[in-house]
Amino acid sequence: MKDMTGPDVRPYDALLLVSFGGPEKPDDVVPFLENVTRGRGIPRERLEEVGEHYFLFGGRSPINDQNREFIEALRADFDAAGIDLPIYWGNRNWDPYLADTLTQMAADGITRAACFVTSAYSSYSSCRQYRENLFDATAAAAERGATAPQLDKLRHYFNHPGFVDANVDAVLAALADLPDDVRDGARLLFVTHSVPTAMNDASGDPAAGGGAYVRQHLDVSGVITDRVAEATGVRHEHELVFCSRSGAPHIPWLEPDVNDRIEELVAAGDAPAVVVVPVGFVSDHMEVIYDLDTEAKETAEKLGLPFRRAATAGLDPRFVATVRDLLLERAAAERDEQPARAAVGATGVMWDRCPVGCCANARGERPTLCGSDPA
Ligand SMILES: CC1=C(CCC(=O)O)c2cc3nc(cc4[nH]c(cc5[nH]c(cc1n2)c(C)c5CCC(=O)O)c(CCC(=O)O)c4C)C(CCC(=O)O)=C3C
Ligand SMILES: [Fe+2]
Repeated sequence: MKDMTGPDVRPYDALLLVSFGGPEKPDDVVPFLENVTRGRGIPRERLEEVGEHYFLFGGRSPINDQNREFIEALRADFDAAGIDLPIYWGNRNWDPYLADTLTQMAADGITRAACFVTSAYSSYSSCRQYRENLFDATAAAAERGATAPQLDKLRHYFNHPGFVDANVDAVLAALADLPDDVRDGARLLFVTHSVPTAMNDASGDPAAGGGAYVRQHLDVSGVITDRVAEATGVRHEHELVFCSRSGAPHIPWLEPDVNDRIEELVAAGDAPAVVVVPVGFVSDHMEVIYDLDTEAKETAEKLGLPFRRAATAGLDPRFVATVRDLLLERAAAERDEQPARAAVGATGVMWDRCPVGCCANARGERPTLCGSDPA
């Protein structure tokens, strides 16, 4: 018998970390890119270019190691809180694949798991596609004779105080690292992954008019800027910019690109320095270490513009604890209790189950889990 009773996690008997996956060696890069872009209409040249980004880093994405470290940190956080739930991990695009993980969970006797997805915002790529993946992986497990656990996706957390606090401190640290004479004038460039404008238009609840992807980023960027102002006494100019544009050139994607914006700011004499804040990413993914730390940094350096990149939430203990908070909140809600739900900014607390038609798939409807769509 344990002498410590932890918090009530019923009805869950596991946590599942759901992520993107990435290559771990040069031979993985091409098959990984094929997995990512299957049926997505990405031009060959773009794939070769992105392949080069991975090869530049030895053919190894940072994302899997970051997930391993995140799970370790989460384990320690759960243990300290007296939560003995097992933690599993499955990816959309690389080993460990979700279907294999669900098969293993079934073999371990897991019946109901809460899913934490490593994308914080609403859009097809960052929300609904994962829900399709969970459906597909459940079906694949069934084909192997395994009954996958019932899965609940924890709510979007871009506006959870744990994620926001980590980002506020990261911006403060980046500002502090700038030379004194340019610090107060530094412009905050909040950066996220570009998506097709049509994907943004379809993001979030269609009954609310879509456009949630950009709106959520603008909300959280404003909150972070306000919090930085409270701490420093300076309200920095801030805006949302994008990285990692893909797709065919004639299809519109969200703009401006971070590099183009840096060039414009320098040409207009509008900023003595920039702090690039990768608020769209939860850890230092390839987009962060290549598109920002390599490419955007080079753009700024070439123009003589002082540049700092704020840290991602990563292993910040407040971000790690966010997972525990969301898990306990959802567990209580599933027990028909009314848990306290933390959120900052104008958007408010996000839903537990995605509304009908949320973050629609432009290529046609496919079955999903964790939403209110009719089966
Ligand atoms: C909104 C969004 C997030 C969420 C933000 C988040 O989760 O943090 C995200 C995450 C990620 N995207 C990643 C990698 C890639 N994404 C690609 C392609 C695409 N991403 C898109 C959007 C997003 N992507 C889109 C609309 C495409 C076009 C194809 C399509 O419509 O599906 C391609 C193919 C090449 C290319 O087209 O550029 C790659 C290699 C990695 C792994 C990084 C690593 O290895 O560290 C991660 C976490
Ligand atoms: Fe992506």
